Amino acid sequence: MKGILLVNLGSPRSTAVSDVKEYLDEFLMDEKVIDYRWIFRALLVRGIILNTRPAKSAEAYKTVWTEQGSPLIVITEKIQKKLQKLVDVPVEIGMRYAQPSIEAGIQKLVDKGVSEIVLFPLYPQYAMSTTETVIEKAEEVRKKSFPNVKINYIQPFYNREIYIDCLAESIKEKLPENFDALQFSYHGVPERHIYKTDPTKTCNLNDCCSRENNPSHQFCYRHQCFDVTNSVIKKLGLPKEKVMVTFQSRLGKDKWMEPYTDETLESIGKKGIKNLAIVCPAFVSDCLETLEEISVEGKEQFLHGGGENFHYIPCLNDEDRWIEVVKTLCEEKLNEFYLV
Ligand SMILES: C=CC1=C(C)c2cc3[nH]c(cc4nc(cc5[nH]c(cc1n2)c(C)c5CCC(=O)O)C(CCC(=O)O)=C4C)c(C)c3C=C
Ligand SMILES: [Fe+2]
Ligand SMILES: [Fe+2]
Repeated sequence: MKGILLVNLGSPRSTAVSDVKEYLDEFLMDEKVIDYRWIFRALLVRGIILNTRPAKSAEAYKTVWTEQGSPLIVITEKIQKKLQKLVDVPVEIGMRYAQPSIEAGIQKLVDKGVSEIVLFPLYPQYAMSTTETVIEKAEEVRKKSFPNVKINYIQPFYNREIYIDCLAESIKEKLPENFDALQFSYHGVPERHIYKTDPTKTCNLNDCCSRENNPSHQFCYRHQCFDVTNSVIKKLGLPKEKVMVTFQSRLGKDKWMEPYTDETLESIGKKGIKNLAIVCPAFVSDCLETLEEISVEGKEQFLHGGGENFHYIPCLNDEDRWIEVVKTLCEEKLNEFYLV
């Protein structure tokens, strides 16, 4: 029997500082996220970051937390429930970090008699710190606890027309009547990650990301962010001059992909952009990084820098048209089991 596992990043169990600390420890000690040798990673994470960040992050989580828990998990559960109504195989969720874990999700499917799983990492673009670590973790769990289970992984879907149509339609509906610019703010990654996962070693984080058919694109997060932006604005008929791409949520002293969202928000008001619409297409579900970092902090930065109207465009969340896309992508992979 077949089943579907939807995988998202995960959130702390609660907003207690100790729970946030436990979550950040698991997250940041992942060598696909902070890719230093173990000893240096431990010195940085356990010796420095975990001394101060958990208290700060816990305060931020408190501002977005709902009665049902973390927005990211609540929304992923909503996606699961809606998808379950549309497909005739069991659907479960698993988080890369904290609970409910990928292992618990697979166990639930196995308990229902599933032996062939389509695992869907809910990230449109490939990154070592997202898609790759999900697949690595799921394979580790499968080998250790479920050696007889087969898993088929859904690949990043940034360039799938059904996804682009869905995202463009969603943005179109939510765009305000008057806006001077539409900003696409993607979660950033350290530049080093892009070089590291480029099998062709040709991407120099420059024009190569916009070149057609460059073989490095398959593993280039930067290219994939630009590609989503270009495809969406083409569908919306927006001129390039009205669009910006920036990268948010940087951590630590490494050089992350530029331009940075916060610096851009602080400066564009003075350059004449008074009415801003902003969207975050690296996330399919709203979460701390959109609801707090962009909608609250980002708005303050924009207004502080001379902006006047800030309009945040929510993620796809559990919109019906997005659930249809999830269904189509899952069904394609479910059908592949018949081919092997
Ligand atoms: C959407 C893709 C994501 C990429 C790429 C990514 C890379 C990445 N993130 C960190 C550090 C942090 N991210 C945090 C939160 C967070 N990150 C993503 C997604 C991506 N991260 C999401 C969906 C969330 C929100 C989780 C939630 O519970 O809502 C955090 C924790 C919050 C905080 O303390 O600010 C950290 C830390 C790194 C280092 C990284 C790539 C190297
Ligand atoms: Fe992150
Ligand atoms: Fe690139």
